[in-house]
This record gives sequence, C-alpha cells and structure tokens, in this order.
Amino acid sequence: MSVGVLALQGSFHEHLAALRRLGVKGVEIRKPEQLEHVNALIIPGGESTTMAKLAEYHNLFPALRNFIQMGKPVWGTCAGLIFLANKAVGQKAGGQGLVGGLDCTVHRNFFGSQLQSFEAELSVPELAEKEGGASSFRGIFIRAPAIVEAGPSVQVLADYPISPTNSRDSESIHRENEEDKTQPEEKVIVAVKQGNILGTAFHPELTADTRWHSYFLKMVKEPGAECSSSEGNLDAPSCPGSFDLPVYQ
Ligand SMILES: NC(=O)CC[C@H](N)C(=O)O
Repeated sequence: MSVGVLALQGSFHEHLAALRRLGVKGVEIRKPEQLEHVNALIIPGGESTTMAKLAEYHNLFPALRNFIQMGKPVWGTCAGLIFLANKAVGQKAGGQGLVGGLDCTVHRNFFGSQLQSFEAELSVPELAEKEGGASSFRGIFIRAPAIVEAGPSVQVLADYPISPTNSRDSESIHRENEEDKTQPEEKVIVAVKQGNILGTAFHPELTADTRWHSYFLKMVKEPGAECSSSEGNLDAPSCPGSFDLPVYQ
C-alpha cells in the first residue's frame, strides 16, 4: 500500500509520522505525476488559501480532482477538509481554489481565530466500532473549520455541540455550553465520510491515537493491503487512551 501525503504546506510531517507508527511509509506529494504512484492521499491541515495557491502553482488541481474521481481514498484534515468541500464560506477576498468532491459546505474558520483554538472530547461511535478503543476521541481544533451543511450521501462520523445563539467563536461557544444547559443543543459536523472521501475538521495527526489513520488505511481497497500486510499491522493497539505529545516517533 502506498499512501501519499500532500506536502505543500502544513502538518504533513505529522501525518507521515502517524503512518510510520502504523508501519506504513507515506510518500510526500508535490507534483501531479507523483499521484500516479500512490493508492490513497492525505491532505493535511495548514492554511487552505496558501495551500491552494501552491497547488495552483504546481498545477495540482486537475490531478487531485482526477484522483478523487477514480475512487481512490482521500482524507482531508482541517485545511485539507476545506480543500475537499464542494463549497466553502468565510473565505478570504477573491476566494480560493477547492478540489471539491465532498458534498458539503464548510465554514473556513467556524470556531474563530487562531486564539480560539481548543481541544474537545468527541463522541466517535463509528470509529470506536471499527477500530476499537474508547468511544471518544480527543479532537485538536486549530483555527478549525466546521461543516455547516452536508448532502444526503454524507455520513456524519462526529459532531460538536454549539449554542444556538453563539457568535462563531469558540470562547462564547464553550461559555454558553457551560452556562446555559437549558437551551436545545445545536451541532456542527466535524468528521464525515462520503464514499472514498474522509474529512475531519480537527487534527488526529497531533495525537498519539492512530485510529483515524488506521480507519483511513482500511478504506484503501487494494488486494493484499489489509491489516495482515507485511507493511503494517493496522490492528495493533493504537493507544486510544493516550494523547501525549510529541508525535514524532
Ligand atoms: N488548522 C487548519 O488547517 C486551519 C485551516 C484554516 N481555517 C484555513 O482556512 O485554512
């Protein structure tokens, strides 16, 4: 199994380290032709406008769209999720290129600025069912996006409660969740799957819990690419209870 990690900008080293912990060697992707040699692709978090400019410069958009249309598994984390959405709101003036494919509208900085970054325990029933371990996952949200609309073919894997009256910054979201338990809960979507596309608004590559990576690797439908592959044992314990840093191991 050969897994590419888009290495233009952002947390690609951390994804490569997470893959390594599962016994899989990731391949750094910077040019369109390199996509021909991988079975799956991770688009990391970072800054989506910058990443889009670099992707444009390297003429990567057509190859990325083609890769998705071929049904190959693609996982976008944070800025990568924005990249994969069919529609993004809250963009910088002039907008930015999107790869698209995921039938969602993503709000680019839904939870506010960098200062409003936060961590939260997310309920992840599908992940726990497929990968074992705890029923929750520690989500690291860094100037994170959220999915505000999703089409019928999109499977929601995790959501996050917000107050119906919140202004979109995480401080007020957390404060109101604390103070006003009587309000009906509203939620935004923070992890999805649609066919060959996986999207997470948070950064699993910054934790030691490798279950999202292992879940993604199982989406790679390649003969011999299953857990028994000599390249890695995906059923290996993924430290679900441990969220220690650093991630370079
Ligand atoms: N951690 C991240 O990837 C942040 C993404 C950021 N909101 C953007 O627009 O690109």
